[in-house]
Order: sequence, then structure tokens, then C-alpha cells
Amino acid sequence: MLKTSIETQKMASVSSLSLCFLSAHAQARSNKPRKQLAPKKPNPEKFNSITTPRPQSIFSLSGGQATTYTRLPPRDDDFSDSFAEIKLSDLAASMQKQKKPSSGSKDKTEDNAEIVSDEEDSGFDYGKFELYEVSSDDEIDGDEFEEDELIFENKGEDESGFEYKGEEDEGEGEGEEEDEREKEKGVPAVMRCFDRAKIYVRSGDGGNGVVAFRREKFVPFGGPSGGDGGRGGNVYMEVVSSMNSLLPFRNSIHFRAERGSHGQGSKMNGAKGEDVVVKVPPGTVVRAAGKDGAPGDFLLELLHPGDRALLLPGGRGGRGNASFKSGANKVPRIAENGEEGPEMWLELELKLVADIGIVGAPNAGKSTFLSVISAAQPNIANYPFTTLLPNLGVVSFDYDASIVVADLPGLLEGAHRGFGLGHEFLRHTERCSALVHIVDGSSPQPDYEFDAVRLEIEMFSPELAEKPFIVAYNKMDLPEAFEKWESFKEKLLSIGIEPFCISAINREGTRELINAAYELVRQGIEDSKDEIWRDPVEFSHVAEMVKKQRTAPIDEFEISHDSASDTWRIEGAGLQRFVQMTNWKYMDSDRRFQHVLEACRVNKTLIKRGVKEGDTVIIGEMEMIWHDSPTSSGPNRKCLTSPMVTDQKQLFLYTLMVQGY
Ligand SMILES: Nc1nc2c(ncn2[C@@H]2O[C@H](COP(=O)(O)OP(=O)(O)OP(=O)(O)O)[C@@H](O)[C@H]2O)c(=O)[nH]1
Ligand SMILES: [Mg+2]
Repeated sequence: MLKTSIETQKMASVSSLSLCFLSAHAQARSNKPRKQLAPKKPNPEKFNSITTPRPQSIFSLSGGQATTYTRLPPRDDDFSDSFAEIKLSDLAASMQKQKKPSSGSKDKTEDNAEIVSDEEDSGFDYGKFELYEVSSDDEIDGDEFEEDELIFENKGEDESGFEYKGEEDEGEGEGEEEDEREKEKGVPAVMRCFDRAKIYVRSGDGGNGVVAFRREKFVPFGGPSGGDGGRGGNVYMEVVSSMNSLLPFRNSIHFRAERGSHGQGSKMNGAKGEDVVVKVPPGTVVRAAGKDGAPGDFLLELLHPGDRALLLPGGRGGRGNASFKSGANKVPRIAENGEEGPEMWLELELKLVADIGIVGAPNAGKSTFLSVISAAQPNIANYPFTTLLPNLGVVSFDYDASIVVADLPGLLEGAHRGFGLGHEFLRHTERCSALVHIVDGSSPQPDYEFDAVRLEIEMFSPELAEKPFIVAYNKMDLPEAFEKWESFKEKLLSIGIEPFCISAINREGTRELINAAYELVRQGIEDSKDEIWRDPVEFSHVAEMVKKQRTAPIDEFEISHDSASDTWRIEGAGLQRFVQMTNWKYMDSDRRFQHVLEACRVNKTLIKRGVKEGDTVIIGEMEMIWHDSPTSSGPNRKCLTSPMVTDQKQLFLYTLMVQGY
């Protein structure tokens, strides 16, 4: 609705700039500590760790379809063929077959026979494999196995988790998008927020200038003395080394700098608004928020602690009437509003800056390894997916040599397609110079587990698969791991990889392993010596971009016409800024506004385009009515004649309303 009273209109225009903010919502979820189980019985026999490590050559696997890794059946054929055929859905079917008879009176041997016959079609004996695992573990440590078995049965029944979810997602192609959404919802908030955040930043508005005149004893005509408003606070983004996730942005997503103080009499300028500094962890990528789920434009990448970028400069303070004094107008009754501070929604993405990434299947001992080589204290327990978020640890080698090691959640079949947790966090290894691949030696098929994880890495990103890596065969203190070490080693040697064997829990072989990994990192640094001398990064380009937009010439505008509503819309950053800073409260503002419209040829262009009496003209947030001559305006309306306009049509300004009210 249009208001017609000029006074109320003016008041409205002053307080008109309302902004709508999206509200973001995040709920905290407690991170309940899980029960820690006792380690398995150690093998009294000692093992010989390999002490002549060599950086591994790049290993790439052929094959298409991802496969299960920890629960793969024994295979006698070529592994690359098998990858193409194994389906998780087959596995689930066989697991269900296996469960049915167990509730009845059949014994294990009967179960086994039934499953074998069922799998004659698929060609893989998953059920048999599960039974094999039961009996083998049972022999070693019956009590402990019961817990393991329970966990995997629950998964089969879709009560707890990840594997079964993967099986559902595998389903029909048409529901893929829906599945993706469900999967996204299924991830706990703490995991979603670990490395992604959406925040709102706004720099401070400039303070308003004021109209004031010096009135002192013996100074009867002291002249204009209205001070300028202070500049609004800036928004900075700074990298702090103490942060290693974006989780703090779950609680606070709005960052607004303070507005500048208003000017005062006696030529007192307003104070500058307080800056706001958004603190982010090293490795944060900043993008402008995209629309409709599309990724926004890349803005910045902040890698090193201490990096500080000016994102949004504060708005300029409005000038007071002292600044408008001139030879022609010695008593100016005009002052400007402060410039509005720019605002932005930003998407933050964290890619951890670590030198080494520890990858492997769930429960392989990755966190245990990190805990023994560094001071990090990740959760360690005898079940898969103990680690839900990446852990970082710093390993020192010398006075001045240290590396950052990242322990990632376990990788599951289909991780590259988003199953399990690995996919969420695999990208954190993109900045690593090398990988340490931990293989659980006590798993039934360590070599298949190794192949499957390698395949997942390759499917996720070929660049990642090309990074140098070291293979560590863990849990050598356990008899079952010790037995399989020789065959595992042989297999890897046959493809040109020299594996390490370690017992992370006993700290055996771990020092040699991390030294070898450090050697890889050092070598990588040597190789890319030239690249390291990066040019000093220019972080102010975002602020420059914003400034450029805001200081666009006032005579650059576009006019669009809607003939249905007789509305003319004038778009131009410079002109809009000018409108916003015009303080309609003061007498001379209207006159100045008319001058500017004439000078930048807005009136002429409108006349040329055929504007007529009573048409609505919108510039920025101001809505005005066009009158062909001063006399055609109503009695309540104030007509302003510009000295530059004589007998032609003029745009007479009435501050009728401000959009948004
Ligand atoms: N016997 C033995 N047990 C080990 C060894 N290393 C780790 N473990 C045990 O293996 C279990 C899993 O260890 P974690 O370090 O949590 O394994 P992880 O790879 O981080 O597991 P996720 O975080 O679930 O992916 C724990 O019970 C550890 O105590 C080892 O060298 N020997
Ligand atoms: Mg872990």
C-alpha cells in the first residue's frame, strides 16, 4: 500500500531497511561414550617387524563394482573379476537366510548346508563365511565374540545402522535421490556439522551524519557543524590453529559487525563500529551460498594459521552538514544516512590440513595407532565405527620437524557412493601428502580387506589413490594375525608393495612405520619445493569485489518497464546506494536528489522511453510518482524544481513508501 503523507513517508524511509534472515537450526546431540572392551589375548610369540621400509609404488586396482571388505568370502578366482559381481544385497539375503533357521531347531551345520545351496546361484558363499567367522573367533575368545556377533546381527535387522542402510540404498535406481536425502538425514548433526557450515555475515552500517550549527556566545553565525557518521565495522575471517572443526558454527551462525556511531554537533565525527572476526580452522574453503542447493561461487581458501581475510568492509559513514558547506551553500541543511553494510550467506567447508591420513576398514586399529604415535586420545573400542569424526594428532620428529596425522572413520563397501561414514570424511585426505593404510591382521581375509579398501579409495578419487601410501598389517600379537602375515606379505610383495607389520596396542613396529611415513612426506616436500614458495596470498579480493560493486558509477543504470502496472524500475548499484544514503528528513536532500537524477540522465531517459503522468518509478527501495509538471501535483505535495530543468517534464519526488513496508 502506498502512503501519501509526506512526513510519515519520510520517517518510514529512514527506518526502512529491513532485512529478512534465514533462520538456521541445529540441535546438540550428546556424544555418549561407548563401552570399551578389553583387548584380545596377546600372542606370546614375538614377530619380526620389517625395518627396511620403502615408499610404495602407486597401486591401482582394476574392476568396477565395489565389494564388501571385512566379510568377503574366500575366493579362489581372480579378485578383479569378483569385484564386478559381488552385491551387498546378496549378502543381506544370505544373512537373512542364515538367521531364519537359527531361530528354529537347526544346528550350525544345517545352516551352513542351506546357505551353501542357496549361494550356488550367486557364486559366493557369504553365509558360510559368516559361520566361519563365528567358529574361528569363538575358539579364540568366546565371550568377546558374542558382542561382535550381536552387533552384526543388529545391522542385518536394520536396527543400528550403516550396512543395512547401504543395502536399502542399493535398491531401485529411480529412488536414488530420495535415498540420498534419507542418508543425509540419517547422519547425526555432529557429523554433518564437523566439516560443513553455513553462516551469515554482515558488516556494520555507517553511522548517520547530522545537521547542526555552531551556536556560541559571541559567535552568532558559527556555520554548519554537523559531524560525519563513523564507518561500520568490518567482517574478517581468520585461521586459528586451535580449531580443527566447524562444529562451533552449530551454535552461532550470525556474525554482524557493529554499526558506526552517528555524528554529533561541534563537528564531532562518530566512532567506527567494532569489527567482527569469524574464526575458522586451517583448511577452510569459503564459498558464497548457492541457490537451490547448487554450490556457490568459490571465494577463499584459508590454509595457514594466522591467515586473515577482509571479507566485508563496513559501510561508509554518512556526511554531516559541515561536509556539505560550499561557496554556493553556506548553510546546508542536509546530511547523509550511513551506508548500509553488505551482507552475505557463506558456505564453509573444511578439508583438514594433515600430512598423513590413516585409512582402513573399521576396527583395524587406526585410532590405536594414532594414540601411540601422538598425544591424541581418540576413542578406541572393539567394534566398527568407533571413530565417527576424524581425529588429528601431531607427531614430532625433531626440534623443528613435526607432522599432522589424521585418523579417519573406517571405510565401508560403497564408501565412494556414500555408504558408511568414510565417504563423508575421505575428502579430508585430499590434502594429505601420504596415506597409511592399516589392515586388520585378525580379520578372516586381510588381503581382501586391503583390496576392498584400496578399491574404495580409487573409486572415491583417482587422485587420492595416486598418493604414496604405506601398508601396515596390524594386530600381529594375535595368533590368527600372526599366522596370516606371511601369505599377506607375499601377496603384497608380488604386486610391488612392501608391507609393515605392527602391533599398535603393544607399540611394536609403530615407530618404524611413522618414520617411513614421515620419509614419504619429506620426499613429497622435496619434490614440490618450487611450489611451496607460494606468492603471498591476497585475501582482500572479496572485499575489493564488494567495494567495486558499491562504488559503481551513478550514471550506469538499466530501466525496465512493466506496462500492466505502469511501473518503471531503475536498477543501478551506484544510484541505489545514493538513494539509500539520502536522508529525506532534511530539506535540502530532495533538491540534491533532483540534481543527481538530472545529472545522471535518469529523467531524460525516462522521458525518452515514454514515461507519463502518474507512473510509478522505483529506484532501489524508494517508490516515486512521476509528474509531468510541478502544477499537476496535489496541494499536499511538495514540488521541487531543479535549476537544471526548465520547461520540460520532471520527476517530482515524493517519498511515498519504501518497499518492504
Ligand atoms: N590385539 C590387538 N588389538 C588391537 C591392536 N590395535 C588395535 N586393537 C584393538 O582393536 C580394536 C579396534 O581398535 P580401534 O583403534 O578403535 O580401531 P579403528 O580402526 O580406529 O576402528 P574404527 O574407528 O571403528 O574404524 C580395539 O579394541 C583395539 O584395542 C593390536 O595391535 N593388537
Ligand atoms: Mg577409530
